[in-house]
Amino acid sequence: MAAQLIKGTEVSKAIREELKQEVQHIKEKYGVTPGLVTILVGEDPASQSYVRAKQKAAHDLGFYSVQDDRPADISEDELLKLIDQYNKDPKIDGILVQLPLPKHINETKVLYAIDPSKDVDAFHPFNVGKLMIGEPDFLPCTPAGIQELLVRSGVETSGAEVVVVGRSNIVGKPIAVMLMQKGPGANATVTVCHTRTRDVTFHTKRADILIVAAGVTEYVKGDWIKPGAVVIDVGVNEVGRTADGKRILKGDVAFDEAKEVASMITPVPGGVGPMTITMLMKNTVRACKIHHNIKE
Ligand SMILES: NC(=O)C1=CN([C@@H]2O[C@H](COP(=O)(O)OP(=O)(O)OC[C@H]3O[C@@H](n4cnc5c(N)ncnc54)[C@H](OP(=O)(O)O)[C@@H]3O)[C@@H](O)[C@H]2O)C=CC1
Ligand SMILES: Nc1nc(=O)c2c([nH]1)NC[C@@H]1CN(c3ccc(C(=O)N[C@@H](CCC(=O)O)C(=O)O)cc3)C=[N+]21
Ligand SMILES: [Mg+2]
Repeated sequence: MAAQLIKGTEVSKAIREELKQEVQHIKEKYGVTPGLVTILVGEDPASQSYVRAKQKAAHDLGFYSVQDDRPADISEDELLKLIDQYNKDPKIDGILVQLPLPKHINETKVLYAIDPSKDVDAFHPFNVGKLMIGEPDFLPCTPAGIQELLVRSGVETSGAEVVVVGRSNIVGKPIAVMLMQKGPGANATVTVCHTRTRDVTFHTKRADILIVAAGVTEYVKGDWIKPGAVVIDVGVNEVGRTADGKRILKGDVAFDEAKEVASMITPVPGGVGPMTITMLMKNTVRACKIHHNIKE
């Protein structure tokens, strides 16, 4: 295989070790503990497994962590009241409401309800706006994880042609904004593709850095990639289960073909996914420091 693997699991481990030290330090010096609540509405098995992974990471870092499960038929009003309760709770620094929410609940309304200083997903319009103008308090977790992987792998983003496939508010749009900003780990020339793009392969073939977040299993083929490009596969698609019930996951990139063309590539699993969770932990520590006016 030609391409070097960008191992999100390993990079994550290193960052979580750094975070653990930091949590220990602020506990000892300031007597405060970062607090994270994850709110899960309903019983979708994939969402349950992601939330479990977030809780485990929080626990391992020594956070105060709360898992709040609510039935799928909770009313929008009740959910908004619950968020308000956590907004007022001084032990809680970060509030994560796992998406997607059931159809009868307006997702936008829920995201608006979270105190922006506890918005560790960075989905509130206040934080989205701050990101846009280059003044973020929190970076959205998946894009932050991608940028961290690029930087720690020594990938030059300045002047690079970046192509993003996907324009969602949680991945495509914010990663495009972040990589086009002025500053380190950015300064790229960014193109964003979506379902109305006339010729997606015309764009992907020009990319020095190709970021795929389309939600379509093995959508990007080997011959859509410029030889030597860096490929970041954000897709997490369940294609089946093993005999013992474990999820079988594939990315949005046809990995076996792509690895022969790319210079570096993220695997699925073990690429972007673990970084997303790590960046959530980083944001929670940051929120805690902001709430307690810790400036170091
Ligand atoms: N690893 C991680 O931490 C995370 C992984 N994910 C995964 O990333 C993937 C994307 O997630 P998310 O951004 O939420 O997905 P969405 O479904 O919200 O958005 C998908 C985007 O891809 C575009 N798209 C879909 N099909 C095509 C196509 N054939 N050609 C071009 N563009 C296309 C859509 O275009 P249009 O707007 O025109 O519909 C849309 O903008 C999923 O597999 C998800 O599971 C998501 C979040 C975190
Ligand atoms: N409010 C909110 N914030 C989110 O950040 C959020 C969300 N809602 N809803 C769903 C998406 C998806 N997402 C993932 C996180 C981790 C992995 C991850 O750890 N994946 C592992 C595999 C996990 C497994 O084995 O199931 C990997 O790729 O190696 C994947 C996807 C966060 N999201
Ligand atoms: Mg979505």
